[in-house]
Amino acid sequence: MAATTAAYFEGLIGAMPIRYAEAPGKGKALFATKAFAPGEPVFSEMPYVAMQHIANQALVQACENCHVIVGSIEQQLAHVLHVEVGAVPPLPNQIADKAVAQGKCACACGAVYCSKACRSAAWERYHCVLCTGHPDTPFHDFVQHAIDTNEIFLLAAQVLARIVVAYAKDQNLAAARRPVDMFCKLPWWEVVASPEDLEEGQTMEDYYDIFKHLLAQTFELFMDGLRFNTAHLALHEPHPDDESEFMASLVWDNVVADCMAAGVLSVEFFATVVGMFEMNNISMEVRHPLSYLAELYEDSDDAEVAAWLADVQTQVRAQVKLYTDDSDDEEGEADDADDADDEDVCYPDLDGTALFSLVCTMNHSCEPNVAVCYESNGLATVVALTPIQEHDELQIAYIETEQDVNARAHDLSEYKFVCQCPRCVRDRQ
Ligand SMILES: C[S@@+](CC[C@H](N)C(=O)[O-])C[C@H]1O[C@@H](n2cnc3c(N)ncnc32)[C@H](O)[C@@H]1O
Repeated sequence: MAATTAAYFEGLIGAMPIRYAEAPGKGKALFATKAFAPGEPVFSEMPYVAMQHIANQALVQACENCHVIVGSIEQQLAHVLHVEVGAVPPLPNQIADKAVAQGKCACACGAVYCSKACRSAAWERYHCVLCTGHPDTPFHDFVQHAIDTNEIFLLAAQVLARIVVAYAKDQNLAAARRPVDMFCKLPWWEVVASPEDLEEGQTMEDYYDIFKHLLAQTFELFMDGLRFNTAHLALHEPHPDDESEFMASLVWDNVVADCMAAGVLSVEFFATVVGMFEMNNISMEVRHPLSYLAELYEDSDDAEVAAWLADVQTQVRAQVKLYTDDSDDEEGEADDADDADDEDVCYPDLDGTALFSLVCTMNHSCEPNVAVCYESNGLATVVALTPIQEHDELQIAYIETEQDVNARAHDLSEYKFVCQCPRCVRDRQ
């Protein structure tokens, strides 16, 4: 197993200036193979799976495959303001060429992409079995159920779909599930449930049962959708790209049965995939093009541009407030303290969650030497925060580090380890 893991990481790392090894007491880890100065990029990676948070979709329209924010500035503005494109404040001619514009196309189900290439890439990795384009597919019920209960189920579905499609293509299930096996450890309930959440008289087993019941329901809906969609795929429909060779290369016969027999399509596996996200996923943020544009013209002397920006900013800020008020309310008193900051929050970033094979292999330190930055195409770049020497372990911060040692330990408890970084050791003395 250790040799398979090392070979898997070697394959992923290729020529990047990092190496994989076990770190004592921490499990898998990444190390630098050369020195880096602060600010220097160390490596970059696209996510294994990623999704934009459902609530954020009302404000930002992004490519489902690469997470670039799609459309022209006017289309992006129309999306955030919830109006027709013709109703947005017309972009002054003098800044039109500086406004980043991406293409936009859609699948029959309504999923949006920046290009036909991205639409095909998503279709060929997982979307072909998850698509809700067919009006009768039970996946409609699965999606609604996930939205109503836990949107992470949508990401877990993406993982299972990726494994099923990869197996349908290559008939190699061990290779298809390996990226996930590298992370899967505990079922969802063992990751999220903690004794302090128990009600009086409730046992841990009773509490686990609540999660188990929800997950069994979720998995049943997922399987209904999967059986329906793969049956329709076997008949070669529906399909967004007629010219794609992809369908012809798929062998669907027995794929679902094989995956069930191997335990990949099982409620237990689904539970460890959801547990995996709780412990390993990382938030994904992509800056809005309107925000870049506003920064570019911040100190402009052009009165027309200044008036356009002021108008747009007022309207966008009102929408952002409207769509984020519900979640703010839940935070109660913290709300007031955040109000001053709200004044600066204007253009909504793309906000999502992702799993990266390399980025998510890095361990935590409360004195991290690297941080993750997102480019406008969803690519994550790991950047040095401090001077890094050859052989140093690359460590990110999983939590907000501007808190005292007890608060940090509390936030880290969900990752099931006690931090022994030099700062925690110092602070505990
Ligand atoms: C995102 S994974 C990182 C990869 C992990 N080492 C592995 O083997 O899969 C997070 C897990 O790594 C371990 N971990 C991360 N940082 C650690 C640290 N500073 N000390 C001990 N264990 C750590 C914990 O088990 C944690 O739940």
